[in-house]
Amino acid sequence: MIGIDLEDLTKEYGGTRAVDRLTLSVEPGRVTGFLGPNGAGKSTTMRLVLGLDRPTAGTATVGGRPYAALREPLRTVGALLDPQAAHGSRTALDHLRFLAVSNRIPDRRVDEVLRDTGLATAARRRVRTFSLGMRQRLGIAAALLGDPAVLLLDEPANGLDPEGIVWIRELLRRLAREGRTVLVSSHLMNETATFADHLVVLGRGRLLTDLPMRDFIERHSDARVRVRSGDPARLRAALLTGGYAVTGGDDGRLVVEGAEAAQVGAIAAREGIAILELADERASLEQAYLALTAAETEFAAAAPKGA
Ligand SMILES: Nc1ncnc2c1ncn2[C@@H]1O[C@H](COP(=O)(O)OP(=O)(O)OP(=O)(O)O)[C@@H](O)[C@H]1O
Repeated sequence: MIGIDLEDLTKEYGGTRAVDRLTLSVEPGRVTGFLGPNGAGKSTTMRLVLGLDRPTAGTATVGGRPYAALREPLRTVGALLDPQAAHGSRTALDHLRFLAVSNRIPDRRVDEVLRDTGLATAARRRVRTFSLGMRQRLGIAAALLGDPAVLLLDEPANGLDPEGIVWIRELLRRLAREGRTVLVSSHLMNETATFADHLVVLGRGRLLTDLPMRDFIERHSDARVRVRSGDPARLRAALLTGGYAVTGGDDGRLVVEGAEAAQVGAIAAREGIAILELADERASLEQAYLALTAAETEFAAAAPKGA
């Protein structure tokens, strides 16, 4: 099993610190979502892992070695950085065959990845005729070509249609189940929550969060229930007795903090109180993520005057 390790990784461009003393392990067997606002340093980190840029300080290693020291890099690490990377005048098939031959990858892998990415019927079309979503699929096909243990995918869902988004979600989950290390950058917290087991958030090159997705969701989306009943005063009393914090009530509607709808429903049933409305409510994950990164956003729109 091969993971990615960053130690004090730092990259400066002129006076800008794109990546700032980043220490992090990306583990095999799970999908790690890599989030952060524009300019947070996600792409730079991926480029440093791939040896496309030199760190100013610190190290980035794959399975304990720098990328440049890997014997057969494409068989160890697959990457999607730029969906426009394929030459427009080539067909998808030629593009992948060229990559396979130059990396001593068996030709049968070309057919396999074309099939896996849903491009088999478009294989003989020139890449310049491809939509952005098809180019993404081709970039993913190229990343998968060497059957690598490690995958770095920079916004792979960009440009995909809803069916494509479901497909990529399932692909990422499968790759992790197979024991691979999967690092996927995105701007969207809600989307990332649908496929990532683990979450890393950067802000201005620094590590803001590194924890299991489940923990982030639990920490940031407090459960609460909205309930309307035939006897709000009695329901409120029963909920308070049950140890719940209850707010609202003037119009008969109550908000119960830290509860699930089933728990509130059970208390009402026990008391014989008629329930007119009952719904789980969760603070939006996207809001929690935006709050986390608000202070770290390089390109935030200025607040309008008087706001
Ligand atoms: N080649 C470069 N020369 C100068 N500055 C650079 C270069 N590459 C990146 N930067 C700067 O480094 C910072 C991090 O950029 P990076 O592209 O890594 O962020 P990102 O998180 O991938 O952003 P996005 O979400 O917009 O893709 C930014 O301030 C960017 O302007």
